[in-house]
Amino acid sequence: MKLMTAVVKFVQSMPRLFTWVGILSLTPPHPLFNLHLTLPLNSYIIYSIPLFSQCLLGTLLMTQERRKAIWAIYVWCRRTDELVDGPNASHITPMALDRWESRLEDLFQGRPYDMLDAALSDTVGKFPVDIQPFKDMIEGMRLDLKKSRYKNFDELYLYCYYVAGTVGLMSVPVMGIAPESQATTESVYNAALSLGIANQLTNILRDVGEDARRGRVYLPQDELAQAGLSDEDIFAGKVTDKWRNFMKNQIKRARMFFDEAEKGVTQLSSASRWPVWASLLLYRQILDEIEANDYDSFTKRAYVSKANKITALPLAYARSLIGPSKISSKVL
Ligand SMILES: CC(C)=CCC/C(C)=C/CC/C(C)=C/CC/C(C)=C/[C@@H]1[C@@H](COP(=O)(O)OP(=O)(O)O)[C@]1(C)CC/C=C(\C)CC/C=C(\C)CCC=C(C)C
Ligand SMILES: Nc1ncnc2c1ncn2[C@@H]1O[C@H](COP(=O)(O)OP(=O)(O)OP(=O)(O)O)[C@@H](O)[C@H]1O
Ligand SMILES: [Mn+2]
Repeated sequence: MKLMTAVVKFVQSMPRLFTWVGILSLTPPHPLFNLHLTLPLNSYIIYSIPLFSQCLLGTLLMTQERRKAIWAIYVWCRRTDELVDGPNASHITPMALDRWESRLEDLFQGRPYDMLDAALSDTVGKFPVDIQPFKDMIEGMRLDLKKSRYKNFDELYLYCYYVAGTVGLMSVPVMGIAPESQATTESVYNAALSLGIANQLTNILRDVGEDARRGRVYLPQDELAQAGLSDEDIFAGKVTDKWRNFMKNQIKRARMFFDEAEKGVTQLSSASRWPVWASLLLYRQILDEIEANDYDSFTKRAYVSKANKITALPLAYARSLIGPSKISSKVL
């Protein structure tokens, strides 16, 4: 049995090995590790889909209890996203999402449908997480099924809230606010929301070409028009001066959301700050990479090099040493 466990553990760590080389030996165990032997293969795949690196990193250093909880939330989010983005996406109907939502309600009441739901049931029993952001994420998936254009930034903001801002709101109750923090709870949630929005805006700016090939334009239509651009320009995928100017403004706005998020990280409990800083610094660098690619998000996927990722870690660590007591409470 011990050998079996060791083998499974090794296999589990494989995909992470690919992404995180040296750091990988530090990656957390699976939230369901004890149950894992009985998981069906497809659940394993969901866990190991080229993993959202920040989440891996994101759970380093946290207490075991918190790590499991963040992983459970991550897995639920990933599965929700896979419904509309994954291989079965073309079969997903609003009814399937309704069913997914009723499963969510059941698991919140302690009636999980499968092992992965059980991990989240366990989490909601241990941490004061609210069901609303989870429901809102499903709402975001409904929106994704029926909508492929966004009139203005208000509409895009709402979409970003549904699919990513919600993740921030789900995570704060697990990460915890530092006991010495004088910031209002509201301001910390606000920062968490901003980090989700900033990440999603960055994701959209990075994937313009990929999304266009799926017939989707997430960029605000009115702002495109103001810049003298239209959907046709997006589909044509040419980097012109108009496009560069448009992107400069979009990047500027995404950075403002990252700045807003920064104010909240300091207020988190000390063990949670490092992973969140790392995730923030890494994702924000994608914006720098878009610039370095001369704004070509049509044919290039901006990514942060391994070297930059690794240097971000000590930087994040240094920042995480600053807690609420060292900054004036007037800042917030
Ligand atoms: C430490 C840490 C980062 C914890 C969060 C872990 C967690 C629960 C992640 C779930 C992410 C997830 C799978 C969301 C589903 C929807 C989705 C895919 C959103 C996009 C992520 C990027 O993924 P990817 O590049 O794979 O996108 P494609 O689908 O391939 O296009 C998002 C851009 C959004 C992710 C949002 C966050 C990670 C928000 C993080 C905010 C916090 C942890 C709050 C921190 C607290 C303060 C006070 C700042
Ligand atoms: N080198 C990198 N630099 C910056 N961000 C990265 C890098 N590698 C991964 N990421 C971020 O982590 C996310 C996860 O990347 P990965 O390629 O492992 O899977 P994924 O994007 O979730 O896959 P899929 O697109 O199939 O859902 C990426 O989408 C990206 O946002
Ligand atoms: Mn993805």
